Amino acid sequence: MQEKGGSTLSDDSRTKTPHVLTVAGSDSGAGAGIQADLKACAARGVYCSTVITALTAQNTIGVQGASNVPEDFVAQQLKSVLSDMQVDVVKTGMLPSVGIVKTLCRTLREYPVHALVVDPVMVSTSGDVLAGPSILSTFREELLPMADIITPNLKEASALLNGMQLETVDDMRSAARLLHNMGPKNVLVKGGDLPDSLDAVDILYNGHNFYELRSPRIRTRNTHGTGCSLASSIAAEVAKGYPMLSAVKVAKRFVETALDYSKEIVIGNGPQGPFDHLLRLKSHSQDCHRQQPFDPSDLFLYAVTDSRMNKRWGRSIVDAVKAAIDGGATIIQLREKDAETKDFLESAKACLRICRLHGVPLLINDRVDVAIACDADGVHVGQSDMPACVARTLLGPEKIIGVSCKTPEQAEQAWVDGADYIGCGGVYPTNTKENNITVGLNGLKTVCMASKLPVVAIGGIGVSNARAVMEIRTPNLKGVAVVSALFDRECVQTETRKLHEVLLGSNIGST
Ligand SMILES: Cc1ncc(COP(=O)(O)OP(=O)(O)O)c(N)n1
Ligand SMILES: Cc1nc(C(=O)O)sc1CCOP(=O)(O)O
Ligand SMILES: [Mg+2]
Repeated sequence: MQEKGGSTLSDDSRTKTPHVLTVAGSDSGAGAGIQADLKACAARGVYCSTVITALTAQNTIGVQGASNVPEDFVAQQLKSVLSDMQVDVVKTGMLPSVGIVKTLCRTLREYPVHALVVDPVMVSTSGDVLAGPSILSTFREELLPMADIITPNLKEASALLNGMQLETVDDMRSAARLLHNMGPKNVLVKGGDLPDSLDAVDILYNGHNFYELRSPRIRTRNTHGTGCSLASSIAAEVAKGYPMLSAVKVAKRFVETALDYSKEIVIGNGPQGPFDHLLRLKSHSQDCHRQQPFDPSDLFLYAVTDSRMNKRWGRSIVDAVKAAIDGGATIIQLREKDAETKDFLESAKACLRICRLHGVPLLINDRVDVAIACDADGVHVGQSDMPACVARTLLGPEKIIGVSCKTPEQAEQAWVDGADYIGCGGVYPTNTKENNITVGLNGLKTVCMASKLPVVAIGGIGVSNARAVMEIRTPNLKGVAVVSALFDRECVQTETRKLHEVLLGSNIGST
């Protein structure tokens, strides 16, 4: 029992966090080793502690230096973590000396864990030796028999098998069987280096069955740390409780997705760059595609598209958006209630390209899934749509979220939920949205005064009344959102321009 803040907590009231301990070397370039393990585990949603066996001075060109951590200090790190932190799975990487391998095996006998994943790291992707041949016999005799899975690549499998030639998938099967005889419960022989193969083929053997795991080969220079990341991801899935075959499949799929996603990122000048475990670097590295932070003045002239109106006037969504931007729209919302999801996604991607070129944010009405799929700048949700707090969790901290509010209470909730702005209406009656309650200028003013968030007014607004709306003069009111007055017209660009002039004339807000 533990005392905390005056109340008593029993141990079983705490939820167990899946925990992987990685015992590996540090890579100063952070593509492989301990750093890759930490990122892979974070991406797979498990906690990762670290015991460092060696420091390497390393980059995308190669390994410039290495310094082993003294055995007794490796032992001390192992004891610190294993005696306290409820580790589920130990994953090993670079084990640079016989003494360190023996220290690890001894400590694991003292502090048993649920599973041991051994990545028998011997040679880095750049070809530098990370663990010499003197270690092989200790691997075979002490470490492999304790392992739940070992994950050698072709070179490592060959080294463990006294230089056996491995050139075909059949050779990989034979190697897996021979390695299994050394004691690990499962063997994953990775065929990434197999010549003449369009697919990447790995062989998993559990002593009973062979599984041939094939996937299209991803052409990229950014493969540094793939082995470490795969082994850590397997460890992560096992720590969550998955059986080994599922763990390997999920881990492979994760690494392949990350490799594919990271094909174009450029880090370092060497032949082998790191990849991006968290699938975030790509969009952020491309300046022309970088999302600007939300600026409330973007709400000034808010154009909301309508699929029925576009159809009526024979316009594509893309043409409608282009015309609105040319006329001076400062933010766009795609409100395509009738569109098929597939078409909506395609149009959203095309609109996004245009919006990004002009620095105009693009939001998606209702469909958080579509916003995520096309990497839009955000969403607009109403009171009966996905709650803003859930949308925030799905979209992350940077995306823009707007919420429709008719009352101060709803405005307060939008703020609590992490929204960026609120849309308040209907200011005037509208035919665009059925059964919409009109709050009038007074309702709008009440919400604006109460809101902690910037407000855009919506509902029945056009050239003839936009000035009256802006003249309620509350600091929070940043602009007007308009559907039919722009899109149920022959020339979207002209109507947008006229509205822009009226808004500028009202002398409130600015573009
Ligand atoms: C800027 C802005 N404000 C309000 C709305 C209305 O959203 P919602 O209440 O979810 O209704 P639908 O637009 O989904 O019919 C909006 N779309 N934009
Ligand atoms: C989409 C929408 N939401 C409203 C709200 O009150 O929250 S009114 C509305 C329709 C706005 O269209 P128009 O500019 O054609 O009146
Ligand atoms: Mg909605």
